[in-house]
Amino acid sequence: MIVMAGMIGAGKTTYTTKIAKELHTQPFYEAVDENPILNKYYNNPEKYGFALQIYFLNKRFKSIKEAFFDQNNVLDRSIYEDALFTKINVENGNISIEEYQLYLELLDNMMEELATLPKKAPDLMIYLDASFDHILTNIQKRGRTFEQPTKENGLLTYYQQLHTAYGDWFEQYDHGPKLKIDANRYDVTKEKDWQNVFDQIQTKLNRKEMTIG
Ligand SMILES: Nc1ncnc2c1ncn2[C@@H]1O[C@H](COP(=O)(O)OP(=O)(O)OP(=O)(O)O)[C@@H](O)[C@H]1O
Repeated sequence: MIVMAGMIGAGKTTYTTKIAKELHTQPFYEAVDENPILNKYYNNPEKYGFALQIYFLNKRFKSIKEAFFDQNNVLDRSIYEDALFTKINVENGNISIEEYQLYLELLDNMMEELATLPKKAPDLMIYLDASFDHILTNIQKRGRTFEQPTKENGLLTYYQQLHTAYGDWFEQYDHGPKLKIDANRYDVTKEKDWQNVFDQIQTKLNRKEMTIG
Protein backbone atom coordinates (compact mmCIF):
# COMPACT_ATOMS: atom_id res chain seq x y z
CA MET A 1 0.00 0.00 0.00
CA ILE A 2 1.20 3.49 -0.90
CA VAL A 3 -0.03 6.55 0.97
CA MET A 4 0.20 10.17 -0.08
CA ALA A 5 0.87 12.88 2.48
CA GLY A 6 1.10 16.64 2.45
CA MET A 7 -0.61 19.93 3.02
CA ILE A 8 -4.07 20.88 1.83
CA GLY A 9 -3.73 21.64 -1.86
CA ALA A 10 -0.30 20.02 -2.25
CA GLY A 11 -1.54 17.85 -5.10
CA LYS A 12 -2.12 14.48 -3.40
CA THR A 13 -5.24 13.71 -5.41
CA THR A 14 -3.47 14.19 -8.75
CA TYR A 15 -0.53 12.05 -7.64
CA THR A 16 -2.86 9.35 -6.30
CA THR A 17 -4.61 9.07 -9.66
CA LYS A 18 -1.38 9.00 -11.65
CA ILE A 19 0.44 6.48 -9.46
CA ALA A 20 -2.52 4.09 -9.36
CA LYS A 21 -2.88 4.34 -13.14
CA GLU A 22 0.81 3.67 -13.67
CA LEU A 23 0.84 0.66 -11.31
CA HIS A 24 -2.59 -0.63 -12.43
CA THR A 25 -3.88 -0.53 -8.88
CA GLN A 26 -6.79 1.09 -7.09
CA PRO A 27 -6.86 4.71 -5.90
CA PHE A 28 -8.69 5.59 -2.67
CA TYR A 29 -9.87 9.19 -2.34
CA GLU A 30 -11.21 11.47 0.34
CA ALA A 31 -14.66 12.18 -1.08
CA VAL A 32 -14.97 15.88 -0.25
CA ASP A 33 -18.37 16.34 -1.90
CA GLU A 34 -19.86 13.56 0.20
CA ASN A 35 -18.44 14.88 3.45
CA PRO A 36 -21.40 16.37 5.39
CA ILE A 37 -19.22 18.03 8.05
CA LEU A 38 -16.27 19.60 6.22
CA ASN A 39 -18.10 22.71 5.03
CA LYS A 40 -19.64 23.20 8.48
CA TYR A 41 -16.24 22.75 10.11
CA TYR A 42 -14.69 25.50 8.02
CA ASN A 43 -17.52 27.84 9.07
CA ASN A 44 -17.51 26.86 12.72
CA PRO A 45 -14.42 24.83 13.75
CA GLU A 46 -15.24 24.98 17.47
CA LYS A 47 -18.58 23.29 16.97
CA TYR A 48 -17.57 20.73 14.36
CA GLY A 49 -13.86 20.09 15.05
CA PHE A 50 -14.30 16.86 16.98
CA ALA A 51 -17.06 15.46 14.76
CA LEU A 52 -14.93 16.08 11.68
CA GLN A 53 -11.95 14.22 13.13
CA ILE A 54 -14.12 11.24 14.05
CA TYR A 55 -15.58 11.32 10.54
CA PHE A 56 -12.12 11.25 8.92
CA LEU A 57 -10.81 8.60 11.30
CA ASN A 58 -13.71 6.34 10.47
CA LYS A 59 -13.39 6.87 6.70
CA ARG A 60 -9.63 6.43 6.73
CA PHE A 61 -9.87 3.21 8.74
CA LYS A 62 -12.36 1.81 6.24
CA SER A 63 -10.17 2.73 3.24
CA ILE A 64 -7.06 1.25 4.85
CA LYS A 65 -8.81 -2.06 5.52
CA GLU A 66 -9.95 -2.23 1.89
CA ALA A 67 -6.65 -1.05 0.41
CA PHE A 68 -4.53 -3.51 2.39
CA PHE A 69 -5.72 -6.51 0.45
CA ASP A 70 -3.93 -5.80 -2.83
CA GLN A 71 -0.42 -4.75 -3.64
CA ASN A 72 0.33 -1.04 -4.25
CA ASN A 73 -3.14 0.45 -3.83
CA VAL A 74 -2.84 4.20 -3.33
CA LEU A 75 -4.47 6.26 -0.56
CA ASP A 76 -4.71 10.03 -0.99
CA ARG A 77 -4.02 10.81 2.67
CA SER A 78 -2.61 8.91 5.65
CA ILE A 79 -4.27 8.24 8.99
CA TYR A 80 -1.11 9.60 10.66
CA GLU A 81 -1.78 13.08 9.30
CA ASP A 82 -5.31 13.12 10.68
CA ALA A 83 -3.75 12.97 14.13
CA LEU A 84 -1.70 16.04 13.21
CA PHE A 85 -4.82 17.95 12.16
CA THR A 86 -6.45 16.89 15.44
CA LYS A 87 -3.50 18.10 17.50
CA ILE A 88 -3.63 21.51 15.85
CA ASN A 89 -7.36 21.73 16.49
CA VAL A 90 -6.67 21.01 20.17
CA GLU A 91 -4.03 23.75 20.23
CA ASN A 92 -6.53 26.16 18.68
CA GLY A 93 -9.21 25.33 21.25
CA ASN A 94 -11.57 23.66 18.75
CA ILE A 95 -11.24 20.27 20.41
CA SER A 96 -11.18 19.83 24.19
CA ILE A 97 -8.54 17.83 26.09
CA GLU A 98 -11.21 15.25 26.97
CA GLU A 99 -12.22 14.88 23.32
CA TYR A 100 -8.55 14.59 22.34
CA GLN A 101 -8.04 11.82 24.89
CA LEU A 102 -11.03 9.98 23.47
CA TYR A 103 -9.71 10.44 19.93
CA LEU A 104 -6.28 9.09 20.85
CA GLU A 105 -7.76 6.04 22.56
CA LEU A 106 -9.95 5.31 19.57
CA LEU A 107 -6.98 5.75 17.23
CA ASP A 108 -4.91 3.39 19.39
CA ASN A 109 -7.66 0.79 19.28
CA MET A 110 -7.89 1.07 15.50
CA MET A 111 -4.14 0.83 15.07
CA GLU A 112 -4.17 -2.37 17.15
CA GLU A 113 -6.75 -3.80 14.73
CA LEU A 114 -4.58 -2.83 11.76
CA ALA A 115 -1.57 -4.50 13.38
CA THR A 116 -3.38 -7.84 13.00
CA LEU A 117 -3.48 -7.44 9.20
CA PRO A 118 -0.66 -8.97 7.12
CA LYS A 119 0.89 -5.53 6.58
CA LYS A 120 1.38 -3.30 9.55
CA ALA A 121 2.25 -0.07 7.80
CA PRO A 122 2.32 1.45 4.31
CA ASP A 123 4.97 0.10 1.93
CA LEU A 124 5.75 3.67 1.02
CA MET A 125 4.68 7.09 2.28
CA ILE A 126 5.11 9.84 -0.31
CA TYR A 127 5.23 13.33 1.12
CA LEU A 128 4.57 16.26 -1.21
CA ASP A 129 6.62 19.14 0.08
CA ALA A 130 5.31 22.43 -1.30
CA SER A 131 6.01 26.04 -0.37
CA PHE A 132 3.33 28.02 1.38
CA ASP A 133 2.82 30.21 -1.68
CA HIS A 134 2.44 27.17 -3.92
CA ILE A 135 -0.24 25.76 -1.63
CA LEU A 136 -2.16 29.01 -1.45
CA THR A 137 -2.10 29.27 -5.23
CA ASN A 138 -3.45 25.72 -5.54
CA ILE A 139 -6.21 26.35 -3.00
CA GLN A 140 -7.19 29.47 -4.89
CA LYS A 141 -7.09 27.72 -8.27
CA ARG A 142 -9.23 24.83 -6.99
CA GLY A 143 -11.72 27.43 -5.83
CA ARG A 144 -13.63 25.59 -3.09
CA THR A 145 -15.42 28.47 -1.42
CA PHE A 146 -15.07 27.25 2.15
CA GLU A 147 -11.28 26.81 1.83
CA GLN A 148 -10.55 30.38 0.72
CA PRO A 149 -8.73 32.50 3.29
CA THR A 150 -10.09 35.98 3.99
CA LYS A 151 -8.98 38.69 6.42
CA GLU A 152 -11.73 37.65 8.82
CA ASN A 153 -11.82 33.86 8.82
CA GLY A 154 -8.38 33.03 10.26
CA LEU A 155 -7.70 30.37 7.63
CA LEU A 156 -4.37 31.84 6.66
CA THR A 157 -3.11 31.32 10.22
CA TYR A 158 -4.52 27.77 10.26
CA TYR A 159 -2.80 26.94 6.97
CA GLN A 160 0.45 28.48 8.20
CA GLN A 161 0.29 26.41 11.40
CA LEU A 162 -0.33 23.22 9.45
CA HIS A 163 2.38 24.00 6.91
CA THR A 164 4.99 24.51 9.65
CA ALA A 165 3.88 21.38 11.54
CA TYR A 166 4.04 19.18 8.42
CA GLY A 167 7.84 19.58 8.07
CA ASP A 168 8.51 18.15 11.55
CA TRP A 169 5.81 15.57 11.11
CA PHE A 170 7.54 14.17 8.03
CA GLU A 171 10.95 14.10 9.70
CA GLN A 172 9.51 12.15 12.63
CA TYR A 173 7.48 9.69 10.56
CA ASP A 174 9.06 6.28 11.17
CA HIS A 175 6.40 3.68 10.35
CA GLY A 176 8.14 2.58 7.14
CA PRO A 177 9.89 3.73 3.95
CA LYS A 178 9.22 7.33 2.98
CA LEU A 179 9.95 9.62 0.07
CA LYS A 180 9.85 13.41 -0.06
CA ILE A 181 9.00 15.03 -3.38
CA ASP A 182 9.57 18.71 -4.00
CA ALA A 183 6.11 19.56 -5.35
CA ASN A 184 7.23 23.03 -6.41
CA ARG A 185 9.74 21.57 -8.80
CA TYR A 186 7.51 19.30 -10.85
CA ASP A 187 4.43 19.85 -12.94
CA VAL A 188 3.25 16.26 -13.17
CA THR A 189 0.72 17.10 -15.87
CA LYS A 190 3.84 17.29 -18.07
CA GLU A 191 5.03 13.85 -19.12
CA LYS A 192 8.74 14.56 -18.61
CA ASP A 193 8.25 15.77 -15.04
CA TRP A 194 5.93 12.89 -14.29
CA GLN A 195 8.46 10.31 -15.50
CA ASN A 196 11.11 11.92 -13.31
CA VAL A 197 8.81 11.69 -10.27
CA PHE A 198 7.64 8.17 -11.06
CA ASP A 199 11.27 7.01 -11.39
CA GLN A 200 11.89 8.19 -7.84
CA ILE A 201 8.82 6.30 -6.62
CA GLN A 202 9.77 3.11 -8.43
CA THR A 203 13.32 3.23 -7.12
CA LYS A 204 11.96 3.40 -3.58
CA LEU A 205 9.44 0.61 -4.18
CA ASN A 206 12.11 -1.64 -5.74
CA ARG A 207 14.46 -0.99 -2.87
CA LYS A 208 11.76 -2.10 -0.47
CA GLU A 209 11.16 -5.31 -2.47
CA MET A 210 14.88 -6.03 -2.53
CA THR A 211 15.05 -5.60 1.25
CA ILE A 212 12.17 -8.05 1.70
CA GLY A 213 13.56 -10.52 -0.87
N1 LIG B 1 -8.15 15.31 9.51
C1 LIG B 1 -8.57 16.43 8.93
N2 LIG B 1 -8.93 17.50 9.68
C2 LIG B 1 -9.38 18.64 9.13
N3 LIG B 1 -9.50 18.83 7.81
C3 LIG B 1 -9.14 17.80 7.03
C4 LIG B 1 -8.64 16.56 7.53
N4 LIG B 1 -8.36 15.74 6.49
C5 LIG B 1 -8.67 16.45 5.39
N5 LIG B 1 -9.15 17.66 5.70
C6 LIG B 1 -9.64 18.69 4.78
O1 LIG B 1 -10.44 18.05 3.81
C7 LIG B 1 -10.23 18.63 2.54
C8 LIG B 1 -9.71 17.52 1.67
O2 LIG B 1 -9.65 17.94 0.39
P1 LIG B 1 -8.91 17.08 -0.72
O3 LIG B 1 -9.31 15.66 -0.70
O4 LIG B 1 -9.03 17.81 -1.98
O5 LIG B 1 -7.48 17.04 -0.14
P2 LIG B 1 -6.34 18.05 -0.08
O6 LIG B 1 -5.69 17.85 1.24
O7 LIG B 1 -6.70 19.43 -0.40
O8 LIG B 1 -5.44 17.36 -1.14
P3 LIG B 1 -4.69 17.73 -2.44
O9 LIG B 1 -3.26 17.58 -2.01
O10 LIG B 1 -5.13 16.68 -3.38
O11 LIG B 1 -5.04 19.10 -2.88
C9 LIG B 1 -9.25 19.77 2.73
O12 LIG B 1 -9.93 20.97 2.92
C10 LIG B 1 -8.55 19.36 4.01
O13 LIG B 1 -8.08 20.44 4.74
